[in-house]
Amino acid sequence: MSFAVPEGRVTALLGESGCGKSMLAAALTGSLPASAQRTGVVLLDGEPVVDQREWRRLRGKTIGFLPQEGVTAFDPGTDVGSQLRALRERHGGWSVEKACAAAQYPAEALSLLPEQHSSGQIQRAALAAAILPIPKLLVVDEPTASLDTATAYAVWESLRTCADAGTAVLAITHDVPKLLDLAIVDHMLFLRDGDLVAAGSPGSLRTLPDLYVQGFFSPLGT
Ligand SMILES: Nc1ncnc2c1ncn2[C@@H]1O[C@H](COP(=O)(O)OP(=O)(O)OP(=O)(O)O)[C@@H](O)[C@H]1O
Repeated sequence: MSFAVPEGRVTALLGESGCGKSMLAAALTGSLPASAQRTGVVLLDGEPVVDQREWRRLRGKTIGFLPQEGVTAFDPGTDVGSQLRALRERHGGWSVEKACAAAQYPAEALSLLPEQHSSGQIQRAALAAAILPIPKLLVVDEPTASLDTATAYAVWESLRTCADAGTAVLAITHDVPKLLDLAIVDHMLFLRDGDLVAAGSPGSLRTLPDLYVQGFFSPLGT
């Protein structure tokens, strides 16, 4: 497949469970499993990313990544607050307080170890870590999966704010109704069995006569 994630835009990546969304996120952030066979190339600002050393340099400051399991973004032995402060010292960007507020992460949890968080809390902590350095590319894997409705809406608004400030946002999600409610998304990519089967604006895809794509717009068959 071939596609672009433009700066200043929110691109949503959708597809049925197991179709390869998280693998694609891993490919775009240089974090594929060691056993993966790789073909193709990722271009960042038109330049190919060549090796693991470069991926390590890019991750954090240039490429922010919210993994599907937020807890994997943290060192298990150190409280989240210390880890966010270390990120701020290393990369600059937003203050810890601003990143936490944007991610809807409660400041009173900062002193807790990663494992002492609920799944929704650690997901928001990992989002704070991903957006704090103000990356050029932000890849978020199901950022609202464990969140209540109001918090999920606020997180989508924050991702839109990141894009409006210039970040290229790629959001893996099943949360189509909220995206459409808020008009958050500029572009949508639909994946099926590892292939890109449809791409376009929400308006153009909403009326596409394709049962697979329509299933995401009307999950209850309405
Ligand atoms: N570490 C791994 N080694 C080998 N295969 C893997 C590994 N992780 C995932 N896969 C396989 O890659 C395929 C795509 O998985 P992926 O996690 O990208 O799906 P997904 O679209 O993100 O699904 P979901 O919506 O359920 O999170 C699946 O068939 C899965 O079994």
